[in-house]
Amino acid sequence: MKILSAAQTRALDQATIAGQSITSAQLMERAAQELLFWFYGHYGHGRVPADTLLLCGPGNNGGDGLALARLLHGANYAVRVALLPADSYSADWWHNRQRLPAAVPAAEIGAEALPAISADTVVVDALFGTGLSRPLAGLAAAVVAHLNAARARVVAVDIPSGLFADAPQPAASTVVRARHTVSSGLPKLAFLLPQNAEFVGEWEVEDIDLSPQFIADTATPWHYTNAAAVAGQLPPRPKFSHKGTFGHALLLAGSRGKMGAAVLAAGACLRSGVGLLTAHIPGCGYDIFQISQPEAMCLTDAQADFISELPDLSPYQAVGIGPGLGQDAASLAVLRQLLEAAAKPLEKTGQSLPLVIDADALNLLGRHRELLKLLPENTVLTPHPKEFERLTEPARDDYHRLELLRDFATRYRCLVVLKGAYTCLATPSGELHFNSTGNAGMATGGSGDVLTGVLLALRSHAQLPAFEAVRLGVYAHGRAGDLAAAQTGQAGLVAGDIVRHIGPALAEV
Ligand SMILES: NC(=O)C1=CN([C@@H]2O[C@H](COP(=O)(O)OP(=O)(O)OC[C@H]3O[C@@H](n4cnc5c(N)ncnc54)[C@H](OP(=O)(O)O)[C@@H]3O)[C@@H](O)[C@H]2O)[C@H](O)CC1
Ligand SMILES: [K+]
Repeated sequence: MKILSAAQTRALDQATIAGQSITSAQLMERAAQELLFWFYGHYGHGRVPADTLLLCGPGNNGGDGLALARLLHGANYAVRVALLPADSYSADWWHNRQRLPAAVPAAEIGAEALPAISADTVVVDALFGTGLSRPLAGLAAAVVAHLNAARARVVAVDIPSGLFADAPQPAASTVVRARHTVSSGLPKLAFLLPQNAEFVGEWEVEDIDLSPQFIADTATPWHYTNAAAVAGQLPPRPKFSHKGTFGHALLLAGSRGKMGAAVLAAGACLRSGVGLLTAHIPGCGYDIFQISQPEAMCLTDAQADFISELPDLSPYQAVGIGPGLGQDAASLAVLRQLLEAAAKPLEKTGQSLPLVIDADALNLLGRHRELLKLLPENTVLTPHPKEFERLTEPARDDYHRLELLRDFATRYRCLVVLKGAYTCLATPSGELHFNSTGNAGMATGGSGDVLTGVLLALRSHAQLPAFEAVRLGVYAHGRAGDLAAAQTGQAGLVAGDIVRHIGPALAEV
C-alpha cells in the first residue's frame, strides 16, 4: 500500500472526483459515512455517548465534521457542533453547514467562548486535516489546549489537528491528542513514527474508493506492507523438492554467555523453511547448541568463548552473522574476511553471497566504518535505532532518522531493516517500506535474533529476490509475534514464542 504526501493526497481527491464523475461533496459524504460506521462499530446498541461534540475547522476537514454531525444526529446521537471562525470557508464546508439540521446546536468558538468539554464528552476533532499549512496558533491553539486539558475521548478525523501528514512540526507545537484517528483512503506517514504516537492514538484507515489508477501512477518513497503486499510471495514447495532446493544457510553467532542468541536465530531459520542450516559457534556453545537445535549442523571455532575463524563458504547460499557474537578483535577479523569473500560473485547466480548482518556485527561495523564500503550489494542489515545511530549519526527526530536511513541504504546499496513498531525497510533504490505486523510484546530480548534467522532462511531461498525476501520476512516475523501474543499476552511473550509461530505466520501468507 502506498503512503502519499499531503499534496499528493489532495491531488488524489481531485483525481477521484474527476475520474468517477462525482462532486467533491459526494466524496466528503463517503468519508462521513465511513466515520459514521466507525461510530457504529465503537458505540453499538445502548452504548451511544451521552454527549458528542464536533469541533469543526474552516476547510474540508471541518466539512467532514459537519457532515458527520448530520449523520450522527440522524442516528439519534446527542450532538453539538463548535465552529472555529475563519475569514473564509471551503465550498463543501458551506454545503454541509447548510445541510446541518436546525435541531443540532451549533455555536461559534471564541476566546471567551470555548466549548464545554468534560471527561465524558466524546469529541470529534475535525479542525484541520491534510490542509494544515502552519503550526496552530491563536484561537485554534487555544481550543486544542483546552481540549487536551479536558482528557475527553477524542476521535480525530483524518489526522489529529496540528499534526502535519508528512513532515515534522516544530517542537512544542499544539497538537490534538487523539485516542482514535480515523483516516480516509491511505495511511499517513505521521502515523508510523514514534514521536507522533501520543497524538495519533489507535489509527485506522477507511476505504472511500479513491482512484486506484491515480494511486498506481503516483510515485512515492513510502509504502505500507500489509497482508496484500506479501500474499503469495513465498514460493510453494514443489512436490519433488529435496532439502537442497531451499538453500543451505550458514549462521555465525554466539559467544560465552550469549549462546541463546545463536539458538534463537537458528530455530527461527529452521522454522522459516531453510533446507539446511549450519551454525559456526564458539567451542563453549557446542552442547548447548546441538541439544537445543538437533536439526542444525554445527561447526565449532578453535576459540572457546568467541568466533575467530571463517569457515569455507562454498557450501552456502546465504550467511548470517551477529546474534550474540560479541565484539572481540578476532570476530572483527572474521567479519572483514566474510565481507571480502562474499563480494566475489557466486558461480551459480553470478551475484554476491547474500548476507544478513545483525547485532554485534553491526556494532563492529559502526566502530570500523571503513568496512561499510565492503558491503556486497543487497546485504541485509537489521539495526535497532541505537545500532543504526552507531552506523550513522544521532537523528534530530524520527523524520531525520528516515532521511539518514534512506541515505545509508542508497549509498551502500543495501537493505536496511530499522527495527521498532512499524519496522522500516529501506532499499538501495531509496524506498521505505513500513511493516504493519508486530506488537509491543516483541520488545523483548531475542526478538531481533529471531528476525535474523527468518531473514537468513529467506535469503537462502533461490527463488526469492532480495527485497521480496526481506519484506516477507519482516512481515512474517511480526505476524508470528502477533499470533504468539494472542496466546501469551504481550507481557508474557518471549522470543522463543515467536519462533514457534513462524510456521503458521508463513503459512498464512
Ligand atoms: N483527500 C481525501 O481523500 C479526502 C479528504 N477530505 C477531507 O479534507 C481534508 C483536507 O481538507 P482541506 O480543505 O484541504 O484542508 P483542512 O480542512 O485541513 O484545512 C484547510 C483550511 O485550514 C486553514 N489552515 C491551515 N492551517 C491552519 C492553521 N495552522 N491555522 C489556521 N488555519 C489554518 C487553511 O487556510 P490557509 O491559510 O492555509 O489557506 C484552510 O482554510 C482532509 O484532511 C479530509 O478530512 C474529504 O472530505 C474526503 C476526501
Ligand atoms: K482533524
